[in-house]
Amino acid sequence: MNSEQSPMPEAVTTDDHAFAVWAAEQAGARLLEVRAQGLEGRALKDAGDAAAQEVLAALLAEHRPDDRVLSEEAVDDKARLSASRVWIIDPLDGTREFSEPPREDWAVHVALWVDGVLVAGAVAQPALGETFSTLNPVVVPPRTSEKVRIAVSRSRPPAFVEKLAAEIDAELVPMGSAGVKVMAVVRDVADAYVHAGGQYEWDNAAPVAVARAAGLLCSRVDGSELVYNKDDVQLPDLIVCRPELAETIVGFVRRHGID
Ligand SMILES: Nc1ncnc2c1ncn2[C@@H]1O[C@H](COP(=O)(O)O)[C@@H](OP(=O)(O)O)[C@H]1O
Ligand SMILES: [Mg+2]
Repeated sequence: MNSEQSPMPEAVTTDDHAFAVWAAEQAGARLLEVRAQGLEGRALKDAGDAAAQEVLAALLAEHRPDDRVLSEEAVDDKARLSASRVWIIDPLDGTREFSEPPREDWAVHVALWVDGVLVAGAVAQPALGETFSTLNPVVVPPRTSEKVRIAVSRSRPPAFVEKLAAEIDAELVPMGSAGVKVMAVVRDVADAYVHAGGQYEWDNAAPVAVARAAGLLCSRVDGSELVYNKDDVQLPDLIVCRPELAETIVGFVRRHGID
């Protein structure tokens, strides 16, 4: 991390939205450096995961020492279960795509959960030089596609989403990283992101915070609430979509299930 290149904004000390953005961007800058080192495959994945975790852990320890942290890359400290403020972070989401330069579909996730609510979040897409956040909530552009576009996992697309797409004549848009797929809906690259079959709180906490601030609908695929900072951190399915599509998607799941 080069603090000269990226001086800390003053707001970072007092504003959780500003901290989330800055921390995600610092980890993103480190990830771009790691990606330039000439590593490949598993070595590049491991170096990326470790480097981004190191940056975020250090910044959280320095600037939010009283808060708890739930990270994909750290031992789960269950003290978070009785804490009021918990940062839910995924230092590198889309690790697979990170290890396949020049792919751009990988992200850094930083979210803050306070007493049951996701109150702040940032999703940095370092390869794009973009960070989406609750600091400056995005105004979702008007829909540019007549056909519904559903973002799905590039490597693990759920089978039921293909049936859903066939029923509503939608197009599937495969890409890596949960954060990137949620931001695709925020940016009008897709109209919905539908996932099932496995995921963890860190994969979607920050993306959901950002999407909600942008006015998008976020829920489990059966329409129930997404609940964070649980003992079991699996959160295997979700929908993020333009509000007008929610009933169609949830209705399909209620009629057909997700098998
Ligand atoms: N079936 C599954 N089980 C567990 N994790 C899954 C999963 N499908 C997706 N994920 C996780 O969700 C993130 C986005 O996946 P995808 O790109 O396939 O949509 C990835 O996070 P990480 O890259 O942080 O591991 C991936 O590990
Ligand atoms: Mg992840």
